[in-house]
Amino acid sequence: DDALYKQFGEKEGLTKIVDDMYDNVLSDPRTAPYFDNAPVKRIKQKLVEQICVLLDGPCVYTGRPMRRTHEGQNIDRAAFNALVEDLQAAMDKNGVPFHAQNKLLAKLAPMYREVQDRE
Ligand code: HEM
Repeated sequence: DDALYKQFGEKEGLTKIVDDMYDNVLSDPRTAPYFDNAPVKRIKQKLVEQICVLLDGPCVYTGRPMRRTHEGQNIDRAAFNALVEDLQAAMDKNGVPFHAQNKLLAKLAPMYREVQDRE
């Protein structure tokens, strides 16, 4: 069911959370350099779709595969953890219940395997 999606405020709430997350990511010295020249508007749209799917919301992900999108970017554990912290701050700011936050984080954690790339 879509109870979790509802706890994120559905499409409107999720869009606000992703906007706030990217404000954090772009002002965080640990993550900002990765996004020089990146198409932030597109990334935000695709990320809303993807998180919506993870929350069992009524969405379809239309972006590129995670591994291909992130390969060659030197994303390591520190960068990944920093981005997750920036997401947590955005969820806090928007009043997402702690229990609901943890459910999303548990689904994102295994995605490290697909975005990490030290080559
Ligand atoms: C679970 C964690 C992550 C998820 C779910 C995620 C998701 C996404 C999505 C959906 C896109 C857009 C794909 C498309 O254009 O079709 C994207 C692009 C991108 N992501 Fe991530 N990402 C994650 C972690 C990270 C991390 C840790 C970094 C760096 C600190 C990062 C940097 C980027 C950059 C720079 C792009 C733009 C690539 C390009 O278009 O050239 N991502 N990500």
